[in-house]
Amino acid sequence: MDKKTVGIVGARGHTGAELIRLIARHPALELAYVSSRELDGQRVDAHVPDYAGELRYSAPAHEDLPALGADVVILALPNGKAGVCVEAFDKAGADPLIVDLSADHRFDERWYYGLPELTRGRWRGQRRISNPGCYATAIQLAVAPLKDLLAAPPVCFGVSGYSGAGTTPSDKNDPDKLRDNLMPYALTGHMHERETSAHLGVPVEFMPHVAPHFRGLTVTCNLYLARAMKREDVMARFRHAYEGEPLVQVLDEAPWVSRVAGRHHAEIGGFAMALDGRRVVVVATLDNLLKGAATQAMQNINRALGQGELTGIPVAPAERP
Ligand SMILES: NC(=O)C1=CN([C@@H]2O[C@H](COP(=O)(O)OP(=O)(O)OC[C@H]3O[C@@H](n4cnc5c(N)ncnc54)[C@H](OP(=O)(O)O)[C@@H]3O)[C@@H](O)[C@H]2O)C=CC1
Ligand SMILES: CC(=O)N[C@@H](CCC(=O)OP(=O)(O)O)C(=O)O
Repeated sequence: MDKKTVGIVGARGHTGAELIRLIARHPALELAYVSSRELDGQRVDAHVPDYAGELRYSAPAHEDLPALGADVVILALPNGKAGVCVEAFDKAGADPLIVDLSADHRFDERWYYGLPELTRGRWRGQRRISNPGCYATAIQLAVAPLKDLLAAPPVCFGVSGYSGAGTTPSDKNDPDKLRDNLMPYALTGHMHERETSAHLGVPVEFMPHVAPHFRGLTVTCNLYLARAMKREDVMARFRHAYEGEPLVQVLDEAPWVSRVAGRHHAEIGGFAMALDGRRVVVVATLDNLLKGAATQAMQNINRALGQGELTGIPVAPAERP
């Protein structure tokens, strides 16, 4: 079988490197090009040892991307930079499968918003796929099974490793400023608050923080319920919602970031009930670079190419009940 070719635009970044690793082990995909202005001309295997091959980074201008002819184009650029690339394909009359990891198309109804465990039923063959934000993935997975029972907006406290802030230098990825620290930011109006609210269809409140570890995030979601619930009934909803979903594990205890970092699935647990049964705290963790970005993109690509959704994704068996 001929492999489909993939171009990654923005391949120097943290998510780009994870995508290179995933594609290197994928049985039906191969890299056509990986772009980076900073690494232009350098061998990919010098930066991503899991990749074995001759490919070098290149730095095509956005208007030259269509001529490179990849079947699948992954945009792993900072927010605000995807639009010109998409325009270049439109202008050239090229229609590759495009997956945008940035936030630029998450509110564009012409694009499919790909959080497979919650939205795969809405995929109508779109060849433009918007990949959800990392925190937005965790929050939606934590809230969706109780959405119809909410008495108030969920209040979600988030902590992410600093790889979530990308490679452009800022306080949020400065190891000196993060040392022994927990840094709050965007405490109202974070883009993932809007994204989560729009896609869940209920208002969500979100307060993010960044911590000194590199990868993995956790969101602790406080949910007020319209009627008293028993813990076992809350858990039954989650188990039912994610039954048969290898990339979402429902646990009894609250999950830890250290156990999910470097792995491809999300974990949801805790389910701490208030005494009156009308408030529950749900904790969701995932690796922001994997289920929060690259792994989710691979699920979306596999599905759009007619492959099994988990092809090329090493799914670890559940470790704890
Ligand atoms: N990090 C995360 O946890 C997550 C990130 N995302 C989203 O995925 C996208 C990529 O994130 P991440 O990998 O962390 O980002 P990085 O900052 O690590 O990488 C950005 C990439 O884009 C290139 N780039 C930077 N500035 C520009 C520019 N002005 N024009 C063209 N290319 C540029 C860089 O390469 P070079 O400068 O060499 O050209 C690099 O390859 C972002 O939109 C981010 O919001 C989504 C979910 C999770
Ligand atoms: C720690 C940190 O800074 N995290 C990023 C979220 C990363 C992500 O998912 O990014 P996009 O939604 O931009 O794609 C942030 O809060 O903006």
